[in-house]
Amino acid sequence: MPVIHTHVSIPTTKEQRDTLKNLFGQAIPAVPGKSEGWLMCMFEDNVPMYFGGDDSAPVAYVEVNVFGSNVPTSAWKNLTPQIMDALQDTLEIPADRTYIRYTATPDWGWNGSNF
Ligand SMILES: O=C(O)c1cc2cc(O)c(O)cc2[nH]1
Repeated sequence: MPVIHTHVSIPTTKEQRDTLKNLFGQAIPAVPGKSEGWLMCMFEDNVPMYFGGDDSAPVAYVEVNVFGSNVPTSAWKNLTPQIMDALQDTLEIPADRTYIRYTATPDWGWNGSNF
């Protein structure tokens, strides 16, 4: 049950969101047991965002949430360049203006109950 929640300061097109969704779907198997088949992608664009006190250039903040615990640090490290490359290539948001927060939780609801 992964969720990739992407916030960006710039507008996006459906084509760009579809491209990111596809790239994130290719990347998520970096986390053991996760696949595109369970991946939810959320996009928020045009978000007022500052980085280092500066809102004059594009910014991104991405939250990656998965059901589970003890995700190896190497899995998160594998995802970072894939997500940042996707944002750079698709939206021209530079990696040095992007943060990613990774979270794994054993408390996850779906289809009327919790896993
Ligand atoms: O993506 C996951 O973390 C995931 C999907 C999935 C489906 C399922 O039926 C389970 O019992 C666990 C589970 N985890």
